[in-house]
Amino acid sequence: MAARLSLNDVNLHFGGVKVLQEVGFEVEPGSILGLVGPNGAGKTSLFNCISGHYQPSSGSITIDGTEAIRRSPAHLARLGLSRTFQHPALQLRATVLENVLLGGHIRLPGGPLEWALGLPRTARAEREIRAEALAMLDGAGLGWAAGLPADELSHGLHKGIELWRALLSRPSLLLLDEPAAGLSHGEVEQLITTVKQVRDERDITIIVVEHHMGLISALTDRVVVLDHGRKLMEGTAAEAQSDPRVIEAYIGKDAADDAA
Ligand SMILES: Nc1ncnc2c1ncn2[C@@H]1O[C@H](COP(=O)(O)OP(=O)(O)OP(=O)(O)O)[C@@H](O)[C@H]1O
Repeated sequence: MAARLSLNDVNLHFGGVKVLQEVGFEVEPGSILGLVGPNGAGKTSLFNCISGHYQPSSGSITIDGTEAIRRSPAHLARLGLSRTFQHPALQLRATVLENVLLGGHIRLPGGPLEWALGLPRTARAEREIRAEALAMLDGAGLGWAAGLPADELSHGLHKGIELWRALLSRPSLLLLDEPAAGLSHGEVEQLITTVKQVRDERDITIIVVEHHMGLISALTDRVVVLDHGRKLMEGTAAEAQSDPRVIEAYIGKDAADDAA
């Protein structure tokens, strides 16, 4: 079931540096939220707080009412959270299929001892997950690449492999960190189609950090704009793009005044 995410007064400090200040918003189950803002605004840091890679200094982040702060990324994955990274985090010497299969590990029944013993129910689950991964790759037109080492593929395909890996865990909450970075125009169009299809076919809530405003406009129901670690505004992508505070944050006050 798609997750509800709630953030309240999230603060993140590194020494004296206030990276996030009193950030709060809600993400409705089944919606796509865009997290945007200029470089250094705190978008990836906020993702890292939600996914358990950073521990906020204070505040609350709940997934379906369960407090996510001070839980490990592995624990949050079991709560249904999955993410991709700005720079794809792949095992480059492993095959494309092996990389995608890493996402399915969370679905294996039992624990390390059962996995090592290869009990029938573990073997059965592994077969099912493998078949699903291959079907995903085939469906994405990547079946031909399943047995190739990941480092033989392009950057665009690495982004795709990360997405399929994240989806193989069957998440209820998916965080996409700059999925369009470094992609060609055609690849961005394909990505938009894929994410729309994922949202239509799966019961999933998606948050996407992205500088590509075309992608944000095409995909998101709402956006939250961050600037200097604070929430600047929240609304639709069209409202954000015409908001004078957002224009000023992106191009500076003097330029915004000149443009007015
Ligand atoms: N581990 C850390 N230690 C100290 N400062 C950090 C750390 N992580 C992030 N920051 C600082 O937090 C601020 C926000 O960085 P962050 O990467 O979250 O911004 P962003 O909005 O994702 O930027 P971009 O769009 O360029 O990726 C930056 O000033 C960055 O230097």
